[in-house]
Amino acid sequence: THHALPHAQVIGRDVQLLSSYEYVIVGAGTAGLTVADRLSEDPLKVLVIETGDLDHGEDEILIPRYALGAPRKYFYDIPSVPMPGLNNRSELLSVGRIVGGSSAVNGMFMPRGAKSDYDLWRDLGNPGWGWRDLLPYFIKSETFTPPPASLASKFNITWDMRYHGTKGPVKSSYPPFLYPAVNVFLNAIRQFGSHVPYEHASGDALGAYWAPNTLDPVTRTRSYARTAHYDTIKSRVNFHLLYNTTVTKITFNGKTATGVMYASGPKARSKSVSASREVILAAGAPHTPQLLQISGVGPRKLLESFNIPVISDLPGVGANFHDHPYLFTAGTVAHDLNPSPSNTSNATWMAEQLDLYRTKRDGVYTTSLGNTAAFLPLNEITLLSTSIVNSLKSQDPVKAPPAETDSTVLAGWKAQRDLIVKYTLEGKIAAGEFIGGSGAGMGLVLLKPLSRGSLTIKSTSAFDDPIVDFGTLRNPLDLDILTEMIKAWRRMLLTPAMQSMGPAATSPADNVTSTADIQAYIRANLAASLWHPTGSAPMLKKELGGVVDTRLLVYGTRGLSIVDASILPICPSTHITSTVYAVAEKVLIFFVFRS
Ligand SMILES: Cc1cc2nc3c(=O)[nH]c(=O)nc-3n(C[C@H](O)[C@H](O)[C@H](O)COP(=O)(O)OP(=O)(O)OC[C@H]3O[C@@H](n4cnc5c(N)ncnc54)[C@H](O)[C@@H]3O)c2cc1C
Repeated sequence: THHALPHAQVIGRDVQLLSSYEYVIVGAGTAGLTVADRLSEDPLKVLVIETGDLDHGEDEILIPRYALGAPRKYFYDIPSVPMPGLNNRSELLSVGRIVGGSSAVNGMFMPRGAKSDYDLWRDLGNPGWGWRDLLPYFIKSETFTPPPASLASKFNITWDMRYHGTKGPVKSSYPPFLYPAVNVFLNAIRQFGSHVPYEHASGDALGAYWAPNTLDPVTRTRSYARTAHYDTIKSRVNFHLLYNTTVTKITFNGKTATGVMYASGPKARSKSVSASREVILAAGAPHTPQLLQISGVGPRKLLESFNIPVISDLPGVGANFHDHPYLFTAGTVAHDLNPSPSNTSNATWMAEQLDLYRTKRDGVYTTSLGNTAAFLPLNEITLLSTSIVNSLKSQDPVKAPPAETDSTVLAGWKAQRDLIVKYTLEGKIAAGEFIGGSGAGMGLVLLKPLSRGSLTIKSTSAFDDPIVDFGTLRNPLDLDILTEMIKAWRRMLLTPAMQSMGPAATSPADNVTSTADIQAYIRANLAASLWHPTGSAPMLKKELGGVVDTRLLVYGTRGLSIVDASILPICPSTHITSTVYAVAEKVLIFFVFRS
């Protein structure tokens, strides 16, 4: 029997569940908890089901220095298929599997994309999804705390409060510590010919800057979906969270989603709970398409091969999947600054720093990974920009997605490509990111990859991993752009600012010079994922391979929507947490209208 709870709660046992809720949300991740929080502000009954556990306040979750070091039980780690573009290497797709989702385990870097990243979505046929439309929700999502004057002047940090929130749930701030090499890097980028924007969060996000972290400015611990959108609301009587429980299927009556099936493990009996208004998928870019496919929403041929009754034939489910590939270059410096990353191998210094963190919330432990990066358009990276764009324009579009891709998905790719060409020629989107500020080595990120991969089920069980194909370097132009990025990195090392440190490249070393050798180096060393899986259930017109419309409703169904990174049709040229929060804040208005 089902009882209403005396007051709302984390539900450890499903016997306490109601039999029906207005909204059932799949996944207590970055977007899922944001939507749950906003929907349950009204006295609507909201249930969130999350396959992962609640964290126990581990240092690896909360202390910035340990970012990315959370116990593996809090991750999905899914090996991809071997990829020809990477010498048949298999790469891991890692995402959070925990209350808070990827926001609980990520690198805490919190930049926004450029105006053009979002205008591109709008121009793809998504009115209401340009930069101007999203800006209020970036603002709504955060409480931004500017750095103290001493830090701001030391690192030339500038900001404009018109573009920041002061009342939002997610805390964004600057750690009090960064290596002095950050200034060297920012100067090098200026000398390289790129600008340093006054406020990147205004949409002027091309160039180099130190962006804020998802960081509580007082406790100097991680601010994530759990602290922002769960701990603060768990006493609401109308909000329930069932964790350590996996949604196994969406249930339908005809084309109308009626609820979900869930189970505590692969061998446990599945149970059902119903949603009177809507089932909201927020399982993240790898798992939202998996659940759709298992439930009969996806490419007909695939579904029929598993004898899954087709609810809605949508070729775009699992197609258009992409991520940001990246490569770390390495080098040495003759004149190191103090402190520098080399200090971290000094046990005495690190012990002092940990003490400093524990007692004063200061020092190297307040900082996660690199927080300073240059986001550069192609024409600032290479003189070959126009010729690369011309090759893209004239290229057979079949080069980007996997073989046998549906014609609607191909049409969608062509529409994306035409806009990438247009915005690249206008110098408005960043093609490559250079994460710097610690010495000669930099992280090189391909921000607008032209290759596409896929996510498909290998069984009808939600407990089996989907088949992951990143499709990395399927399009040879991606390799050309990365090659130019390596050359650009070498030129950055030649700027007077960088020269003052006496840098020497070690990986790739300076004797790797021919295009063939550089490309062999890239194929052997490129990582397929900067943990930004995107686009696997895109917001696009149906004839462009879309899965959701501009109100995030799934085509060919009723009462089913998606709110997570899978709907982003093209990954913004940045790290995407702030965007996922903004999208989740924005959709609330649609729920209000359709209820
Ligand atoms: C290691 C790592 C580092 C990153 N670093 C940064 C960074 O520094 N800066 C940045 O901006 N971005 C970063 N990102 C990216 C960013 O964190 C994600 O893009 C974003 O959090 C995704 O949000 P989401 O809501 O789409 O999915 P998630 O937050 O991943 O949430 C999905 C949730 O659904 C749950 N789920 C999945 N399947 C089921 C099911 N069947 N039943 C129930 N629950 C299910 C998952 O367990 C998960 O909790 C990083 C990501 C990772 C993984």
